[in-house]
Amino acid sequence: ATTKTHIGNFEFENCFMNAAGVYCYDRNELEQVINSQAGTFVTKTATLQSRPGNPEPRYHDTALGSINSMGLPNLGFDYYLEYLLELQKTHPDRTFFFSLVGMSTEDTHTLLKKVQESDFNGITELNLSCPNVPGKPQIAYDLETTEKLLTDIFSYFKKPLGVKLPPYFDIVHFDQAAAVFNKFPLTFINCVNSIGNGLVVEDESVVIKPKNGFGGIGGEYIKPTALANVHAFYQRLNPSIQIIGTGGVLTGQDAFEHILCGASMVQIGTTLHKEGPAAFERITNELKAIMNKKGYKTIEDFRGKLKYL
Ligand SMILES: O=C(O)c1[nH]c(=O)[nH]c(=O)c1I
Repeated sequence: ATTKTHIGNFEFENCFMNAAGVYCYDRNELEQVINSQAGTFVTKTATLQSRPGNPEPRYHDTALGSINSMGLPNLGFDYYLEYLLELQKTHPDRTFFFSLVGMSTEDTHTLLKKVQESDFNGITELNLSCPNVPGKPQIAYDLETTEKLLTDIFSYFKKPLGVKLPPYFDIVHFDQAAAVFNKFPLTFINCVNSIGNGLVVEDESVVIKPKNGFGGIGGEYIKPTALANVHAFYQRLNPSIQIIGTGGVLTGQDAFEHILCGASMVQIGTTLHKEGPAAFERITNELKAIMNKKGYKTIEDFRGKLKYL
């Protein structure tokens, strides 16, 4: 069995990659993902200026997952663009993802115009779902603002673009969100970002400092929500818009389920944070074993073929 895949016009030897925010802060971390079994990587979400992020502790692992309120710490757009352009020379056969978002609508347009005018030839992931910048709502929970933003973006942005979405929890919201996304030539949507503003308590205390302990939840806690979002949009979107599945992937079986629900690429966050880049080889081998046992040669043999009762 092969776990290769494609997103847009790009082929990837493996359908696994990191989730933005994990193992992607700087060249050192990104190089470790490049040198792992991952098919590609996505950068930490970049903003126009570098940001220190929220006070620590701002990330905490639990037995079942993780909670974070990083606050968008990143080295700034230029740092990641420079590295991505360097990789286009040293790894011309590979395609990478650039995650970004502005701290304002104006900044978002400034960033995307810089990408459009640059020599970057990979895929851009616009983060519409950061839950941890105090005072800033998750953009994709405001569908009117999201539609206006995408309308303006596609008037000038002609390179491959996808959006990182928060989880939705209401069937009507799936309907309304899909109706918006279907209006645009999106290469993909990525479901899901962390479940925003959860609260983990240990003994008598919160476990992270920012926002009195409130933070995005990842890991085993969120797989049912992640699979539901992947499948809800798979059922509703134009087939030209592919789906990246993120959330709750610990094993090859979890990845199999994301693909069964419709995902064409699977991102790994909390598990990668806990286990390191070796997780890609383990999970890839586990998925291949499942595919071999079931007689599936490629992921297209079962992608989206979730059975109903
Ligand atoms: O706090 C963060 O930096 C963060 N944390 C998340 O869990 N998702 C996001 O999109 C972001 I931008």
